[in-house]
Amino acid sequence: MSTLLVVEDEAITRDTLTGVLERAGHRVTAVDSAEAARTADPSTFDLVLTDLRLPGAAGTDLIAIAEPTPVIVLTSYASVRSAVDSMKQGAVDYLAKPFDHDELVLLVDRTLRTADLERQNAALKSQVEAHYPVGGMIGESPAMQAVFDRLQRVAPTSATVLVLGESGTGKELAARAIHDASPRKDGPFITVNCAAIPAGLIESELFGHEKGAFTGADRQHRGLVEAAEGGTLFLDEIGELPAEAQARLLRVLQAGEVRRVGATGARHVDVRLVAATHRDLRTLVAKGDFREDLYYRLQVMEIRLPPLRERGGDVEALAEALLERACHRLNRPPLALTEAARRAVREHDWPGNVRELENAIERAVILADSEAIDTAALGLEPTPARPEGPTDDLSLDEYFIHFVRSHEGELTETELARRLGVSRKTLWERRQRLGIPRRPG
Ligand SMILES: Nc1ncnc2c1ncn2[C@@H]1O[C@H](COP(=O)(O)OP(=O)(O)OP(=O)(O)O)[C@@H](O)[C@H]1O
Repeated sequence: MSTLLVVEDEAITRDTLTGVLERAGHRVTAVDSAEAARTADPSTFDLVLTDLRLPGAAGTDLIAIAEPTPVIVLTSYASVRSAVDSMKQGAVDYLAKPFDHDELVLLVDRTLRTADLERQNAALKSQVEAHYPVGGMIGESPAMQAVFDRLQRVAPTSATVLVLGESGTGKELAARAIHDASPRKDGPFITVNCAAIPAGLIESELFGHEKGAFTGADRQHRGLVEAAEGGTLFLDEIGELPAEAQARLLRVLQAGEVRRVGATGARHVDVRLVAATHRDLRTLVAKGDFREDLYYRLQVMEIRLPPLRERGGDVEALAEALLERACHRLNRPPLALTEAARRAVREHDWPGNVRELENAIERAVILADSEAIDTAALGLEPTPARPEGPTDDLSLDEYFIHFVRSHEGELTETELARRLGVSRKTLWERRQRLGIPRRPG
């Protein structure tokens, strides 16, 4: 039963409203003035119905006092103007007098239902936010809490951010979280994977070109930097950026200017840069493959995402959340992990980090034929031995090449990607970058 406050100075209308609404199953408190309504505290009711013209006050004055309770305004003048004015001031709806009784009951029911849905949505949203504190990222471990703290501090500024971490640790998710929590959140978020664009095309893709800048450039083209105007540009795998593109990017960061390929002048741009890499940029600088001045511009604010194996209990919480998400996405009834599967999740090394976990869970959901997911369904292979010694980018690349070469004969690309804990797209990109393209057939 809903509680309604009726505010109406004409006794006949007040009694009619009370009678109709009580017969429809509501509990009604009826008063004859704005002052009496204030005393009754409109915000404690489920809905307020008020006459627009009350002695000495306008019914719309009650809207702010009633917040968050919705207010329907009754007007004797079926003029569009007074109805529109009431709605502008925050009334959820209006009803012209004389009103049809059925219409009144329907309008009240509909408004109550909408208000109820809004309350439920707000409650769900706050639950989701409690579960995913920073832009959908899960992590209670001290290492991840430190990451969230940094993300939250840096997001509202316009600082360039360098996100570091192994493949699949959530670098792109972190970049999105920065954008979403920044004043640029309504602007574009443009993602560019520098490893995926052939070296010969990347300059014009990123910075655009003028007509006739090179053979085949028959019209001018706006680059992705300009497309990110007013928003955030996320450059993934920035370590792969060729030297000429590095020089152009430096200019964007230093002067807020972009020079299209083949152009003589520069254009002003307002873009925030978030860059990411799994490589050690300092090593690249030392080898002369990455500009030192660009490196110093980028590393002002570094955020390092820890590998999953260093996040303690997060792995189980992530497994559960990813399981819930996968069931929802794949339209499966809720599934749970057996105790043994939980242990396996805790004990696995997760060289492909969150993405490997996500793949394992998704595969298990697809294959599941009961309500529980056991260890076998997760298909966890013993983690291939990690290369000895410092795991700089070179040894990781060598390891990657070795693993692909020794397993590509017997595994499909999907299976290979899963074992490496990367997406099929990443496998393809790395194959191109490392010069080990997939063999025909
Ligand atoms: N803390 C987290 N909470 C929830 N989901 C996560 C978290 N971290 C990563 N993920 C999920 O894991 C997957 C991989 O994340 P993401 O693509 O951001 O990683 P990455 O470090 O950019 O990977 P790569 O270097 O291979 O491009 C995504 O589906 C992402 O939503």
